[in-house]
Amino acid sequence: MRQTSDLHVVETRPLLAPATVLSQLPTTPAITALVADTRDRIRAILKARDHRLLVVVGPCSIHDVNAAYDYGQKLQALREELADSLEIVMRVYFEKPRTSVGWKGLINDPHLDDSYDINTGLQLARKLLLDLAELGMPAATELLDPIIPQYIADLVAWTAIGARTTESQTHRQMASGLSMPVGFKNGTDGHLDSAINAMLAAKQTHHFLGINAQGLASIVTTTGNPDSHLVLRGGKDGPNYSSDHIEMAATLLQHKGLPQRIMVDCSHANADKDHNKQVAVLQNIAGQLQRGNRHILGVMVESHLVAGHQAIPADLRQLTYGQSITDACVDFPTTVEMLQDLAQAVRNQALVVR
Ligand SMILES: O=C[C@H](O)[C@H](O)COP(=O)(O)O
Ligand SMILES: C=C(OP(=O)(O)O)C(=O)O
Repeated sequence: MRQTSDLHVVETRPLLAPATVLSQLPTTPAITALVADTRDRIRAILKARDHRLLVVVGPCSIHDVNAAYDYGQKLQALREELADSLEIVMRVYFEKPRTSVGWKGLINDPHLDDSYDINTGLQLARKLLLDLAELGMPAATELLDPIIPQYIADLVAWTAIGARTTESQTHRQMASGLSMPVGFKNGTDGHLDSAINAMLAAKQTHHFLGINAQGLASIVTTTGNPDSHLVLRGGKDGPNYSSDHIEMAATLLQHKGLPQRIMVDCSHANADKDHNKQVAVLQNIAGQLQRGNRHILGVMVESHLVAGHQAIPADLRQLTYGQSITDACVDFPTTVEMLQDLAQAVRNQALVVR
């Protein structure tokens, strides 16, 4: 008999059950309160009941949990300093969607050596989220593999569905069951329809396949997630953060009966993948806020301890500490200046719209 299945499967290895990882690395009442309260504050910003701006800022991806923790400590000080104007949440991205191929993030390959020790990746990710939360630093992430929320989502305050997966039914279904606000990026082609359709789909109840806390394949039924919004990240034809782009996006949202509240990603195609251009994008957004724009709910910035990015070296000892191994980032001193200026713009906006 000819073989017709598993022709391209080399091996399947057991995955730890979510309940096992959660019991190894339990949350605490203080951490749960931080996550729940931050989600509430983000919802208030989404609904424009809080005049402040949501800021999702941090490394493009986490590859070194020590450097991420160092970054988190610095960011926590800035979060406290600017809390009157900004709700700062750290980008803690463990999963990377690739344009073609490349390292797919800490959960997939935590040792950066093609050993794909995913069980350790899940534990490291959860441990970092707990450590950051203990500092008082809430986390934002992108969710890519629909099984992974079971392991970390209880510690996440805000989630992105990325440009490459916003059109995917699987990700819209997953978003419909997530407990936190979700930002849908526009597609890499720059079109907004996939993100707007995703918001409409994620609001609805869905029935789909997933795993339960014991790791058993399950049929999941969701209520729908009422807290989603659009994230403008530019596209193949260039940036989409200008006031005209934002006005156009707000009109499209209004036609679909969706809240006209939008986040601007200062990186990716809005910065032509040049980390330095994020500064100009943020200045432009600050200008729009000071002119009274009420559609902008938040911004995203890719930032790390050290500017730029590096390729993964064959000898991992050659890695530069605190520098991205995926997209290039602005360094921390630049981040401080950028966010202090932004906070001032939010204060000025409050005077204009009062
Ligand atoms: O933010 C990360 C990247 O832009 C995204 O994962 C795509 O990366 P790639 O084009 O280098 O694969
Ligand atoms: C992959 C990302 O962005 P996008 O989906 O916009 O490319 C990201 O923010 O890491």
